[in-house]
Amino acid sequence: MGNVFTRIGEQTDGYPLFAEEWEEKAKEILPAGPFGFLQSGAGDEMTLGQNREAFRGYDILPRVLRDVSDVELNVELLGQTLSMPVLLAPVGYQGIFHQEMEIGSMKAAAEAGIPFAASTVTTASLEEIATAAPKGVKWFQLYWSNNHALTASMVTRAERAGYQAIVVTVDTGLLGWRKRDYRNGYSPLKLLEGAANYVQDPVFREMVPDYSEVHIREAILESIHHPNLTWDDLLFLREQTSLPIVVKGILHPADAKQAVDLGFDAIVVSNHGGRQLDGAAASLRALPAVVEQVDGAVPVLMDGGIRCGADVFKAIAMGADSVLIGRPYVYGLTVGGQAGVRRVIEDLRTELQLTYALAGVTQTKEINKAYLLKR
Ligand SMILES: Cc1cc2nc3c(=O)[nH]c(=O)nc-3n(C[C@H](O)[C@H](O)[C@H](O)COP(=O)(O)O)c2cc1C
Ligand SMILES: CCCCCCC(=O)C(=O)O
Repeated sequence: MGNVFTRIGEQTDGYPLFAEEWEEKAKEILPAGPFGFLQSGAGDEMTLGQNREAFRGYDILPRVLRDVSDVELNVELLGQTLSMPVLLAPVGYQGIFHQEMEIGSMKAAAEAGIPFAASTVTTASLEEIATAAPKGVKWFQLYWSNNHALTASMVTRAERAGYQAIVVTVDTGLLGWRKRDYRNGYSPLKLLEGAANYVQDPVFREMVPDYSEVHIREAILESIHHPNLTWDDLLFLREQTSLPIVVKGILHPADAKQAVDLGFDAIVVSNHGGRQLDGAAASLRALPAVVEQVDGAVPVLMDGGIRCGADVFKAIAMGADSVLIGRPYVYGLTVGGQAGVRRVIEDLRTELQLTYALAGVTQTKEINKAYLLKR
C-alpha cells in the first residue's frame, strides 16, 4: 500500500485523472472521424449507455475492522500471473490514435505486468508488437477469416511470435450499424491502418496477387465479414493450436455452455463495448447467469464500461475472474502514447488497491456477491 499513501498531498502533473477527462482530452487531439470511431457505439447507443448504467445499479457493501495493511491484487489466469485482474482489450487500428500504435500499449501493459490482447486489425503487425515487449504477456485476438488457411496461418504466426493465448471474437459476423461513423463518412476498415497482419501473411499474399491497395482492402473486408460462422468452424480452430482459446463476445448462458462443452479455455462476457448489437444486454447484467452456467469450469472474464476501481471490484463480485478495459487505455494512448497508457493503468491500480482495502478485502478471491447491494 506504500505507493498509495505517498500520493496523499501530491498534485496532478497535468495528466487527466477521471475517465471522462481522458476522453475529453482525446477529443481535443483527434479529428472527428477517428474520435467518433473510438467513442461511439452501434445504433442509438443504448447498449453503450447500459454498460455504464449497470454499474450504477450496485453499491459496494464494505466490511470494516479487518487487517487490510497488505493488499494483494495478483491473480493467476490461464497459467500466467497478472499483477492485477485487469487486461488491455483488443482494440484495432491504434495507429489512427497515436504514432506509437499498439507498440505503446503493449509496452505499457508489459511494464504493468498485465496482458495486452492484440487485435487482428492492428496497425503494427503481431510480430512487431511481440518483439517490442518480448517478456510481456500477450494474447492474439483472431478475427475469423472466411479462408480457413488464412485463419490457420495467423494462429501459427501468433504462436511462433510468443503469444500465450488466442482470443476468438464471436460477436462480429457483420459490422454493427455505426451511425456516427456513417455521419462522419469515416471508417478505418476502409483504410490500410489495420492491414499489417494481412499484408505480411503468406496466405493472404496468394489471395491478392497484384497487391494493389484497392484489392487488399476488398480482400480484408471480404475476409473479416463472416456471418456464416458456426461452432463447427470453431472446432477447426481448436485443432490448429495447443494455446488456450478464449471465446470473446458471449452474453447468453447457453452459448457459454457450448463454449465449455467444446473444450474452449475461457470466456469473455462482452457486447463489444456496445459497438455491435444495439439493445444487447449490458455485460455486467449478463455476467451472473454465465458465471452460474460455467460453474468454475473455465475462467469467466468480462468487459464493457469498466472505468474505475469500483467497477472492477463490482465485476469481480458478480463472478468475473478478471476484466478487460478498452476505450480507457486507448484514450491514454491518444493523449500520451505509452506513458499515457501507463498512467491510465497505474491510476486504476491505485484506485483498485484502495477499493479492496476500504471494502475490507486483501485478495481477489475474497470478493463475492455479499459485498454488493442492489439499488
Ligand atoms: C475503437 C475500438 C476498436 C475495437 N476493436 C476490437 C477488435 O479489433 N477486436 C475485438 O475483439 N474487440 C474490439 N473492440 C472491443 C473491445 O475489445 C472491448 O470489447 C470493448 O472496448 C470493451 O468496452 P469498453 O471500451 O467500454 O472498455 C474494439 C473497441 C473499440 C472501442
Ligand atoms: C466485422 C468486424 C470488424 C470489426 C473491426 C474492429 C472492431 O472490432 C470495432 O471497430 O469494434
